[in-house]
Amino acid sequence: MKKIMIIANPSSGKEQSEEYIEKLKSILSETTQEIKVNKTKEKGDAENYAHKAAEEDFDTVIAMGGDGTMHEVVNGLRKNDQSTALGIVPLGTVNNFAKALGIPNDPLEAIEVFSDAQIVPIDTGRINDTYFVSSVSAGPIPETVQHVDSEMKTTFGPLAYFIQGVKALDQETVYPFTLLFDGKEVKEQYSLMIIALSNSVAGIQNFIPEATIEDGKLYFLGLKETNLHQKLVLVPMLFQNHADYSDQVDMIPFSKAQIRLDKENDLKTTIDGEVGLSFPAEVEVFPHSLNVLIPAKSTVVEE
Ligand SMILES: Nc1ncnc2c1ncn2[C@@H]1O[C@H](COP(=O)(O)OP(=O)(O)OP(=O)(O)O)[C@@H](O)[C@H]1O
Repeated sequence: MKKIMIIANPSSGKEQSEEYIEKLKSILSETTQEIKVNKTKEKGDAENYAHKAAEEDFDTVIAMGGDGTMHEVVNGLRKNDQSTALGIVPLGTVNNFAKALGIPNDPLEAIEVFSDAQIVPIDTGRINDTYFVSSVSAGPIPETVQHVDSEMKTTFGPLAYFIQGVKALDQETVYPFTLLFDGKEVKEQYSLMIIALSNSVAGIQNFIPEATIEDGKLYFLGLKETNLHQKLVLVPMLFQNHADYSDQVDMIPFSKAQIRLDKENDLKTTIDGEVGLSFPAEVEVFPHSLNVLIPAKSTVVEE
């Protein structure tokens, strides 16, 4: 490793990035000629720094932050056609992307990975012009969860999302969609849709057991019209890895899709946990399009 840029979000998770940056620098200094540290101040900074790193031929970018920071860094890297590798130190609340890659959730353990890491190519997804590394979702549950603020996250951790998500369970709104999966049309009313790259969704591992982040596929999961009682049975089932998808759930692997909402509505997507665009949308997978550093001898496929 010759030139490394560290992009750190000081506001992520429990706000301990200073300590971790020093630790990371001391591990990297033995093998690296140039280490540049950039701390983000606001939305968009992480994407801009990553874009610059790719342009300026940095070999590796190490992103320190939560899923929002990872999302921005990947967008910065993917918008430039360079092969800059990505290393991850999870500092966020959920850290779904890190989990999908088998990176330790403890930042100090994640930093140790860089003394003996391997580079593997993983898939990325794109919805219209935005790349994603975990998932895209839409419906009352993701919309409600978008309102979790950073104070709630610092106080409750991942539970903050659960508390907020439960509030939306009794909403019976469904949205009529027309979807084209690799040329095959589906017309259906869904109350929740999730498009995932790996088996880990919203920090829950094994959500889609057969999915891996390097299999060249995206996975669509749509929850049809359900009342509160049905949701109380179904949602925990989904969250507890029971892949016994009932009549109320569609599960469709695909490479390319077009999604149209057949109703005037400003339903917004959630992309990697951040508020995203509304419909219509084109979604596509880019197999093996991003090099990531993961622990040596580990695989990105979790059991
Ligand atoms: N210095 C900063 N102070 C406050 N907010 C910042 C700063 N730098 C970046 N941000 C904001 O932080 C957002 C990303 O936060 P991130 O997702 O990494 O952490 P988190 O919210 O703690 O974790 P999670 O997404 O897992 O809940 C960015 O979209 C940006 O708006």
